[in-house]
Amino acid sequence: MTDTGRVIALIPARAGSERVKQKNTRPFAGFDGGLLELKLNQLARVPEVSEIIVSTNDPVVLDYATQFARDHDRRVSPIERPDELGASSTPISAFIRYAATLRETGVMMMTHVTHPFLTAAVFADLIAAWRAAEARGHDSLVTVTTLHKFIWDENGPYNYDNTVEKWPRSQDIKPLFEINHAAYLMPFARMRAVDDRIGTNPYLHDMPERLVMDIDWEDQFHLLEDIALARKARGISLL
Ligand SMILES: CC(=O)N[C@H]1[C@H]([C@H](O)[C@H](O)CO)O[C@](O)(C(=O)O)C[C@@H]1O
Repeated sequence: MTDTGRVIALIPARAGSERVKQKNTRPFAGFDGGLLELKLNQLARVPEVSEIIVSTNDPVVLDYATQFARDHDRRVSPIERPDELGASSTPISAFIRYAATLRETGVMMMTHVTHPFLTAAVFADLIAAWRAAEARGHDSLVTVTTLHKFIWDENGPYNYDNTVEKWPRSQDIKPLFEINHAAYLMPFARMRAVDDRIGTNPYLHDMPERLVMDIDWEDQFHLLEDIALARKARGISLL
């Protein structure tokens, strides 16, 4: 029988990020271990998670995760990743194929250190949303940002018809869903069956911008650090 009861968090943190140097472990908003320390502390406060895998080919990340497992939370499992699966040239699909083999059973919850505002309570909500979605027959959950925006392509308006109404109210525009990479939940067995981190009947879980803001570029690192510090100064926990 396939066991989908256990939720296993998976943090991919490859070496050598190009756009944001030392992205995973550079000090961030008072966390000396950086975004990785923040993410591990958030997940450490989620009792619904049975294991927290850190997949990396970066010795600094490996050391940090090993030390965190020893000193703070035994659920953390650092797993060394072959270098060829952690290069900037590695296709994401090759990494996903490998990730699907990391555990035989259970539900993978992939999340990235680059989303600093996913607190323990947010992860608990995500897991509850997955359980409800699974009960309705969905095979995966992917987090999205719902866009009610005026999107154009080279032919003009993409998601509204300006021959009907030049400027519809934004709430009346057909929504588009941006995959925001905050989290993917899917049983490992199902990942292997479809060779992806999204299944054939995914539940699109909408999340507000304030939770899913992420760091892709150097200026975003500083912007989100400013926001994190401002929240801390107001007594709002990042955990
Ligand atoms: C949005 C997305 O898919 N991110 C993926 C990134 C990017 O592929 C990589 O940073 C190049 O931009 O790589 C990982 O972090 C990694 O291999 O550890 C897995 C992660 O799921």
